[in-house]
Amino acid sequence: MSKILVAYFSATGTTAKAARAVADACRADLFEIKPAQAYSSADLNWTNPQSRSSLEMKDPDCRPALAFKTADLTDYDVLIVGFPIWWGVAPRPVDTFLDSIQTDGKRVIAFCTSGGSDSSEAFKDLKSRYPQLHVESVKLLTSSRAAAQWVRSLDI
Ligand SMILES: Cc1cc2nc3c(=O)[nH]c(=O)nc-3n(C[C@H](O)[C@H](O)[C@H](O)COP(=O)(O)O)c2cc1C
Repeated sequence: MSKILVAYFSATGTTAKAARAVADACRADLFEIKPAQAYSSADLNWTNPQSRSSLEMKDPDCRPALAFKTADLTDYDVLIVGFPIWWGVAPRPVDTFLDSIQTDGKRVIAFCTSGGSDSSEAFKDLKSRYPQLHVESVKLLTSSRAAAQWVRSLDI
């Protein structure tokens, strides 16, 4: 059986819930991609062009510090990465995490939650900026039931 790690970032809890459903469905370990400085609701205000999230997303090189340096993937065969869609793509703390890992020989699959956007832009963006990860897909998850169904559809 594959050993699976579900690594997720969640600012307001939706992706965390999806990550737990995914991890339960495939008996995976969970790792939170936790920013060193948590996002306040002012930070998350996408209607303010000067909010922390707006400034970070405007800067493709921005890599917010994480509370934990990285995840040790040595023992895992599959990495599932989960994140909320921010401005169509993965939030910058996910980039910090992806920059820090070695995934040679491992399958990398992703999922996201969103306020309505689909996952196609996030998938394209991850594939072009992180070609070495060979991300197989980014699945938009809308419920815990959908999460469990999705996991069953993966050959892991
Ligand atoms: C800064 C910011 C930008 C967002 N941009 C988008 C977006 O482009 N498209 C979308 O559908 N939802 C967008 N959302 C909504 C989140 O993707 C959605 O609420 C998500 O489920 C939140 O997950 P979380 O609770 O795990 O943080 C955005 C939310 C924030 C805070």
